[in-house]
Amino acid sequence: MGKVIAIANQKGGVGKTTTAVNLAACLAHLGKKVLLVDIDPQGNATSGIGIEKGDIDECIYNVLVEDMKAKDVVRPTNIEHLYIIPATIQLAGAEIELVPVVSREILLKNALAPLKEQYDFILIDCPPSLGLLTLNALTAADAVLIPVQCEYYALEGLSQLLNTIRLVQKHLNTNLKLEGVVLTMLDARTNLGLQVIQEVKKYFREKVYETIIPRNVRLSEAPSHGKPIILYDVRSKGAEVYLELAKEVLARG
Ligand SMILES: Nc1ncnc2c1ncn2[C@@H]1O[C@H](COP(=O)(O)OP(=O)(O)OP(=O)(O)O)[C@@H](O)[C@H]1O
Ligand SMILES: [Mg+2]
Repeated sequence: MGKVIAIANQKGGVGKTTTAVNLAACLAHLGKKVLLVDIDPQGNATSGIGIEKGDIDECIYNVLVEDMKAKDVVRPTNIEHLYIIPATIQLAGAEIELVPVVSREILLKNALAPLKEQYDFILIDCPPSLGLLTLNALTAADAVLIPVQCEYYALEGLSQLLNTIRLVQKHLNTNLKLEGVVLTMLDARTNLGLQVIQEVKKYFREKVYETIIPRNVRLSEAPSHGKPIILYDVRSKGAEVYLELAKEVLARG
């Protein structure tokens, strides 16, 4: 039975998509069968994995809003063992269109249920909000992985996220666990980054991964080439750290 991990933080630009794409690719590289699910209308995970917008007929929108089977929307990627359910801007309408739908928080869970046993991991890249799409991800997930950017306001907004997680645990998904917290975009030249690491570790303790993702230009270039870092530049620091993170995720089981 595959493990479903939602990669979530309502704060924008903290490294959710970079982590989703590269962790998925690294887990696949390590021999796991992985499905990446893009539920962000921005579609950054979709384009980051090399799928052109014009190439997409059906996406996660058709699954959530039109009841299409998830397996019919799954596509292969340039990485062996890695598959994706893409998202397009059409998904932006879903938050509103689903308002009158009964059980609208469990649509993704139901859609992914038949796929769970076909994959070792299903990673969900969430949008930067705590709206219905993120709720669907948290309800579908076994665990949530939170990227936290190493910057001054790192912890700000996290209590809101943790509160939402608690509400989901209470009402929608009693099994939801905190998978881990990954610190991203560390600039090792500043003391600030190191202070933030201490602060986040004090709060989340052993939940914080040993692997810390530094700022790395190659990581920021890779999406414009439609490639995860291990395809774009396997010798970069970015590739090294995301492989380490994947091994830690595997070790945590
Ligand atoms: N470790 C890193 N080093 C350098 N650039 C990075 C790194 N991680 C992410 N970036 C860049 O920072 C920007 C934001 O990252 P990303 O898109 O992963 O964040 P996000 O949380 O998914 O954003 P959003 O909330 O908009 O979905 C992107 O341009 C990305 O390429
Ligand atoms: Mg994103």
